[in-house]
This record gives sequence, structure tokens and C-alpha cells, in this order.
Amino acid sequence: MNNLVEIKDMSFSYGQRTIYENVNLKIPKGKITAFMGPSGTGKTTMLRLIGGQITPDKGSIMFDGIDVHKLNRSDLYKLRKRMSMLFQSGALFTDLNVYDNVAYPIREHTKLPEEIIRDMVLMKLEAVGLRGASNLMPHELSGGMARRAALARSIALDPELIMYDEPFTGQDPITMAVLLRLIQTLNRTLGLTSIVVTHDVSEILTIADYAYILAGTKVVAGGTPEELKKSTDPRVKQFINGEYDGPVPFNYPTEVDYLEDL
Ligand SMILES: Nc1ncnc2c1ncn2[C@@H]1O[C@H](COP(=O)(O)OP(=O)(O)OP(=O)(O)O)[C@@H](O)[C@H]1O
Repeated sequence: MNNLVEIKDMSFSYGQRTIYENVNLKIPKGKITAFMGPSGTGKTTMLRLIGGQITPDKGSIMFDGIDVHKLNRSDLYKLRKRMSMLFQSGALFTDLNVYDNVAYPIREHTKLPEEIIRDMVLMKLEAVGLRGASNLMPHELSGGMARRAALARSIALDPELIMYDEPFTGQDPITMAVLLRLIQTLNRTLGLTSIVVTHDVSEILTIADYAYILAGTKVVAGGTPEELKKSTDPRVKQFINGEYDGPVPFNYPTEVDYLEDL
């Protein structure tokens, strides 16, 4: 299989707190991969490790055969242009209209003439169904439209990898369905590779080609949605069925029993 990202024997800690221990995982090129797992387990941290914003203590993270953490600053900067990260907040610049929001990264990172920028921006807005909303200001958009505009901005420079961090949070079911289809369509039509961090397990499994469950410093499972749904591993079943109680602790681990705090 052709992988865009390969993580080998990777460990990472924030100070005393171990987030990952000897993790191995692969992100297949051209596919949608989901990262699921309990709150605070380190899913966002994994995206930041892949993006080179933080460095593993041990092991390697390869992007298209390049060791992300062995690059010097300018090469890392170049590599980062091949990746895009879309955060839940996906904040648009409030004083710029939709068009200028999408044009912003192109103007920042290239010296292209405005006619070409115009074509690129309109193509991206068309791709997210917002071509008619070019002149609207962010405060005139619905929550779902704002996410789509942020998505158009995050693909403005034609990245190869797009990482979505909780893209559905706070959206109604219809908007969520629209965003799901959009992630799938963009992945296909733009030849992207996508990683989606989400708690919306059943929804993401309708479009993901592959999914990992991250919990307790490890990758506890990985497979196609069909494989995960058939798994007899109780930790996998807990996740797939969205059960609060089970072998994977839901809460942030605490050193002190809360009764002792009283
Ligand atoms: N900069 C930081 N310094 C120290 N600890 C951090 C930092 N960022 C995150 N953490 C801790 O690392 C752990 C993993 O955080 P992360 O945001 O990656 O989890 P997550 O799985 O994405 O969580 P959620 O599903 O709730 O968004 C958390 O316990 C968090 O408190």
C-alpha cells in the first residue's frame, strides 16, 4: 500500500505526562483516515506531531518519505505547505469577506497575479458550494457556511494532506451530513489524503477508508470500518457502539481520587 504518512516506534510526552508510547501507524495516500479515541488521549497532539509543530521524543514520522523532524526550519516550512490543518474553530478573519479569506494564504505564500488568484479562489469556493457567497462577511454566514469557507481557505494552496480536527462539533445533523459529503468529495476530486479527528464515530465510519482508535498512549486498534465493526475486542466495541462505560476510561486520568479533594 502507498502511504503518505508513516509513524514508527514514536513516543511523545508533555513533561511528565506520556501521551504516546511506541506508536506505529500509517496513513494511506488518497484515502480518508479517522482518528477516534477518548477525550484528552492525544488526537490533536498526533496531528501536531505529523505537522512538525512538536517533535517526538523517540521514533520517526515520515511524510512522503521525508523525516519531518530531521528537516531544518526552511525545509520544514516548505513541507508544511504540502499539509493543511483545519481546526474546529476554523476561525475566519472577521474583517475580510469570504473571497479575501480564501485568497489570503495565496497572497501570503505566492507572488501570483490577482487574475490567477481569482481563478484559484473561485474554484475553491465552487468546490465547497460557496461561489455565490464570495462577498459575504463572516458574520453573515451560518455556522455550516463558515466551516465550508474555512475549508475552502485551507485547500487554497492545494495541499496533499488535510487534517481536520473535530470538524463537526456544534453542527446540526444536516450541516454535519453536508460536511461529511464535502470531505469525501474533496478527497476524491482534489486527490487529497485526509485525516479526520472526531468523536462522531458512526458518522465518520460512513466515509472513512480506515480508522484508528487511540487510547492510553497506544493505538489500540486500526482497520477498515467493516473490520472494526466486526471486531470482538471489547475496547473497539466500546468505541464503535459509543458506550460511555467500558474498558477504555472516558475521563482524564487523575492521580488523586476526587474524594480526597473534598
Ligand atoms: N501544550 C501542552 N502542554 C502540556 N500538555 C498538553 C498540551 N497540549 C495538550 N496537552 C495535554 O495532552 C493531552 C492530549 O491532548 P490532545 O488535545 O491531543 O487530546 P485530544 O485527544 O485531541 O482531546 P479531545 O478529544 O478532548 O480534543 C491532554 O491531556 C492535554 O491536557
